[in-house]
Amino acid sequence: MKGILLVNLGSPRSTAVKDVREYLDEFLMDEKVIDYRWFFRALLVQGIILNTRPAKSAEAYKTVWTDEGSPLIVITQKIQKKLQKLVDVPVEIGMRYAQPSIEAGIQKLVDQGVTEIVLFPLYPQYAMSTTETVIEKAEEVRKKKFPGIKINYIQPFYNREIYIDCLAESIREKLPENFDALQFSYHGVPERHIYKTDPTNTCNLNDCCSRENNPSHQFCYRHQCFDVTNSVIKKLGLPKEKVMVTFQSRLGKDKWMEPYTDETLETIGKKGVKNLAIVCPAFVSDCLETLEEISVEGKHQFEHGGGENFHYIPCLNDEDRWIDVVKILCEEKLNEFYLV
Ligand SMILES: C=CC1=C(C)c2cc3[nH]c(cc4nc(cc5[nH]c(cc1n2)c(C)c5CCC(=O)O)C(CCC(=O)O)=C4C)c(C)c3C=C
Ligand SMILES: [Fe+2]
Ligand SMILES: [Fe+2]
Repeated sequence: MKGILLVNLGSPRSTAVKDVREYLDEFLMDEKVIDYRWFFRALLVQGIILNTRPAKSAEAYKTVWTDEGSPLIVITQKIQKKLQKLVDVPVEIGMRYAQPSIEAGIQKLVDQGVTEIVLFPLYPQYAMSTTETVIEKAEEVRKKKFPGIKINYIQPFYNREIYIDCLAESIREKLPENFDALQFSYHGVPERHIYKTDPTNTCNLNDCCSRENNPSHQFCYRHQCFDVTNSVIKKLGLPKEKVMVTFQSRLGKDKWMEPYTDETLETIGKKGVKNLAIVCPAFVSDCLETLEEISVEGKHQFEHGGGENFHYIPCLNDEDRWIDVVKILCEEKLNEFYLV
């Protein structure tokens, strides 16, 4: 029997500082996220970051937390429920960090008799700190706990036409009538991650990422963010001059991909962008990084820098047109089980 596991990043159990610390410890001690050798990672994460960040992050989580829990988990559950109505195989969810874990999700499927799983990492673009760590974790769990089951992984879908159509339509519906610029703010990654995961050594984080063809594109997060942006603005018929791409949520002292979202928001008002629309297509579901960092903090930064009207465009969340895309991508992979 077949089944589907939808995997998202995960959130703390609650907004209590100790739960946020436990979550950040698991998240940031992942060597695909902070990719230093264990000793230096532990020094940075457990010796420095975990002293102050949990309290600060807990306050931020409190501002977005709902009666049902973390927005990211609640929305992933909504996607699960809607998808379950459309497909005739069991659908469960699992989070890369904290609960419900990937292991718990697989166990639920196995308890229903599933032996072949389609696992869907809910990230449009490939990154070492997202898609790759999900697959690595799921494989570790499968080998240790469920050696008899097969897992088929859905690959990053940033360039799939059904996804681009869906995202473009969703943005089109939510765009305000008047806007001076549309900003695409993607979650950042340290530049080092891009070099590290480029097996072709052909990306130098320059024009190569915008070229139509470069061997590194399959593993280049930067290219994939540009590609989504270009495809969407083409569908929307927007001129490039009205569009910006920036990268948000950096952590630590490393050089992350530029330009930075916060610095851009602080300065564009003075450059004449008074009415701004902003969208975050690295996330399929709204979460702390969109609801707090962009909608609240980002709005302050924009207004502080002379901007006037800030319009946040929500993620795809549980929109029906997005659930249809999830269904199609899952069914393609479910069908591959018949081919082997
Ligand atoms: C969408 C893709 C994501 C990438 C790429 C990514 C890389 C990445 N993130 C951190 C550090 C943090 N991220 C945090 C929150 C967070 N990150 C993503 C997604 C990506 N991260 C999401 C969906 C969320 C929100 C989780 C939620 O519960 O809503 C946080 C925790 C919050 C905070 O303290 O600010 C950290 C820390 C690194 C270091 C990294 C790549 C190296
Ligand atoms: Fe690149
Ligand atoms: Fe993150």
